[in-house]
Amino acid sequence: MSSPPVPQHCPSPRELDDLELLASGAAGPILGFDEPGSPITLDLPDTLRRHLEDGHEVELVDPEGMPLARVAKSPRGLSVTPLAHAQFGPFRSHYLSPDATRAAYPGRTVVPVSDLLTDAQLEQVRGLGPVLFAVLVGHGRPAVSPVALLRATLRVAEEIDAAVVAIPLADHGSASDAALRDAVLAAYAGTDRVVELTADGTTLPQLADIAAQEHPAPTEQGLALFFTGLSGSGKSTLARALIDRLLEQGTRSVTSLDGDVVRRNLSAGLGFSREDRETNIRRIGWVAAEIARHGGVAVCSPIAPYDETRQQVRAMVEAAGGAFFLIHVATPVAECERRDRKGLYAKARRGEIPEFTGISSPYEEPTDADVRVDTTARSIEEALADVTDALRTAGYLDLPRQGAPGPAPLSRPIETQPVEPRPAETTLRVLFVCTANICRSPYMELRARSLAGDAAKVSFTSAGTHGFTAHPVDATMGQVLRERGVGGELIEGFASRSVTRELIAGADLVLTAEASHRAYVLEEAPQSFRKVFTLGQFAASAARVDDALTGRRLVEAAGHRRAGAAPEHDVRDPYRRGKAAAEASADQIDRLLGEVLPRLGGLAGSERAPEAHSHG
Ligand SMILES: Nc1ncnc2c1ncn2[C@@H]1O[C@H](COP(=O)(O)OS(=O)(=O)O)[C@@H](OP(=O)(O)O)[C@H]1O
Ligand SMILES: Nc1ncnc2c1ncn2[C@@H]1O[C@H](COP(=O)(O)OP(=O)(O)O)[C@@H](O)[C@H]1O
Repeated sequence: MSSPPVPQHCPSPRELDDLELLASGAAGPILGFDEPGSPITLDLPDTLRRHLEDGHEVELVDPEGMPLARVAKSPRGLSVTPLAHAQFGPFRSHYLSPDATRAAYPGRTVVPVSDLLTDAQLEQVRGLGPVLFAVLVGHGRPAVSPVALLRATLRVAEEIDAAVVAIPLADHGSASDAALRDAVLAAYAGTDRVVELTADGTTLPQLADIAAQEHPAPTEQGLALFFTGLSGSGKSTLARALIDRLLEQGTRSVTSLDGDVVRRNLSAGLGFSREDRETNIRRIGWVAAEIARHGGVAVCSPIAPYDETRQQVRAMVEAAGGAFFLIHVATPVAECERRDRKGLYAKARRGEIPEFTGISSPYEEPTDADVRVDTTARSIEEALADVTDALRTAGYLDLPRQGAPGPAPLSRPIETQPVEPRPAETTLRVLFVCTANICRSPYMELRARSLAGDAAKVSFTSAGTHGFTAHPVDATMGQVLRERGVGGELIEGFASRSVTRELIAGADLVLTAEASHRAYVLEEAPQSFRKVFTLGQFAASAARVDDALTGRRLVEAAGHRRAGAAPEHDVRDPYRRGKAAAEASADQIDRLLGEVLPRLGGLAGSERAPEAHSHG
């Protein structure tokens, strides 16, 4: 009869360090977990505890599932039978057992190290003769990351011909830690002496680069900007606006982890039970932590209704060396319900959505938010300013307030951002973008083409963020186009398509129906931010700059003096909302084209001739 499989357990990082210490015989008299008076303990789920009490074994595995040891109940606590040694991790070859260390480096003075060495300490060490640095890299002990501490100590050791051993002695926050430290060092030193570093001084100049990497300035540290709040509170709107600012500034790499977007891919298939929501948020936290580890900015905007899960995300990001900045979008449920953008509150009230946050599922208000924003009766700009002000005060990001003058003065709009002069005869290529490329953006394209006529040195095309391939113009919109004099051959010749990076790259100006389309385009092609506007935003931006500027110079100047992408600039989606809605959108587009086309179409004449580029 085969015995039942041994249950497995993955210990915490601290416990893994303890296990390595025990397995190498480094803990002196302590041989297993949970011995009386020892700080080395093992936290196990109740089921596994009972399993051990019943006389069975439990297998301890590393985070990748590799079996490391078996534990069993013993008279002193839990005995440990090692199965394998950890084989990976930076500077692995320096992790030696006490026996191996004594054999390799006999007769050296053992000097424990747990922080970057200073000038005075180096002087002290130089007076000790041959030295073995015992680098204490266990969880919670070194002042810098274990890998940085080892890199730094090895660098100094090379200078003075010292040896280096890495010891995973963790800090347990226990009164008995000091005795454990003494026992471990005695095991490594054997009959050799142990000398503690006593001098302080300043970190050695040759370690400055490592110190700088370990303590990045707040403006370079990885950052998770985490928006939490009810559905419809304004999380996505504010997150998108903030991302725009970050992209416009261009100093940080930015990743959006929007609640809805995450649920369509990373968390596809999850529902809204407490468990699924927690899984969803922990996934977001995991990704945000990785982004922060590499110095990026992750902008997260899920509901995240549970305090405990938010704390877990905070811990993950901080463990990766990032900063966690919590923004509570505290718009009250009554206002969210009044907005009811997606009709979800109405459904929840009718009982069609069980467990709807704020109605039939809890939202735990954060008590640890870095900033709290109620968007009721406020503009997006105002609400966003609360966030950017708080970020500036906290020292993480210094984003300009909207409306601050652009970087280039009006009279010399391109001096600080030289652009390649193009031959006067090239056509200015305008790409219109909406969602499906069957309603608003085809209207813009076809109407603009018919208004501008063949002679114009502007070309117009369109595409959709979620475009169907090769669909005709929506029937209602097609009818409106015809009634406004657009030729049938233009309408019939139209075929929808999706927006691609190539299409964006090939355009001189991208004009979108709504701010969300603009955000989408910028996510695809962040470097194109100076040429992507909502149609309304471009009209407003063009109105801000010198009206002598036309064509490309207008686009450049508008890129530096952009007006905010205000919601009133958006051309709403009339799709399937009837003729009147289509006409209202068409009116709005006509009005905006009426402002924009003459300025763009001005390219057709000879006015580029006197254009004197001031760069170079
Ligand atoms: N039962 C229920 N409760 C709350 N929200 C619901 C629910 N069912 C669907 N939705 C839609 O899903 C969006 C919230 O997803 P999140 O991933 O942000 O939620 S959570 O953080 O996992 O709780 C949320 O989008 P936002 O409005 O952008 O917040 C809703 O559109
Ligand atoms: N000051 C404001 N800040 C953010 N959104 C606002 C503001 N005023 C009105 N709104 C509107 O509220 C809605 C918020 O929706 P959304 O950003 O999708 O919320 P969430 O992502 O929290 O579900 C949008 O329609 C937005 O235009």
